[in-house]
Amino acid sequence: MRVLVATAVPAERDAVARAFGDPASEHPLHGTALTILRCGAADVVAAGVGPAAAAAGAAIALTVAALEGRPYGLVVSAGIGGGFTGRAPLGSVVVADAIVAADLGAETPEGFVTVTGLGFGTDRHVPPPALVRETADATSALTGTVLTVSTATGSAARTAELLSTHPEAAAEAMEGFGVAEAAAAHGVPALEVRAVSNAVGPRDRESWRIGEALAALTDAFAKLLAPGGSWSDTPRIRT
Ligand SMILES: O=C(O)c1cccc(C(=O)CC[C@H]2O[C@@H](n3cnc4c(=O)[nH]cnc43)[C@H](O)[C@@H]2O)c1
Repeated sequence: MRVLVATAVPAERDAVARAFGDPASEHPLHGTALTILRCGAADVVAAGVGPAAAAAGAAIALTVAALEGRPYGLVVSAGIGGGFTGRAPLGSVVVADAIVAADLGAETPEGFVTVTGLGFGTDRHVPPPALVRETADATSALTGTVLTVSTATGSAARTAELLSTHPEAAAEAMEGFGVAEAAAAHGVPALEVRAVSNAVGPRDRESWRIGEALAALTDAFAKLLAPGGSWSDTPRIRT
């Protein structure tokens, strides 16, 4: 079974691809702007920033693979992310035990109501718990809720607001929920793996540790997908 890894930007895609050592081959997805990197057991795509681009990119890759008779068995949203202070420090890796659309819903006089509360669809996807545990153990990662936001948090006030609505949040990023929606539409399990580059809070781009986070991402995928890695021993995922 093959694994699709969806990142936002090429630098994250290349960090995942580096885990495989061997040079990846590039495959344009016919008629679209997307290119898949085929690396060992995984295909890696940089689908764009934000949940809409992530959902569109993952859905295209899933559909093309299914029509070609080589469907994916797992989809992973991967990249760098913001960590909530005291929960996910810089350089740590977080494996989502819940992938939550933090700002999908409506403001009401009583406060924010999730899309689930409004009765339309869902605001969360829960990855298979055994796979989350196995993935976190193999990579020495933390587990916790990873929020998907359309606007990266940039103030203490918004951080507090998010934590009051989602007290279990460990990290935030901008694509996980979109990737998980595409995976759910195809009946394929989804995971989210984030390497923490910055603290969620007042925006201070100078303090972001992108290089360290990308290195942590490479290290995590080397432990998962390289020959002998944790996922290569998983019956659901064995290639
Ligand atoms: O400038 C660079 O060299 C560079 C290299 C790799 C990635 C980036 C990005 O800016 C990626 C954007 C991506 O990162 C996620 N992210 C990271 N921190 C946060 C955050 O605090 N809140 C929300 N999202 C975050 C997000 O998924 C973006 O798509 C730059």
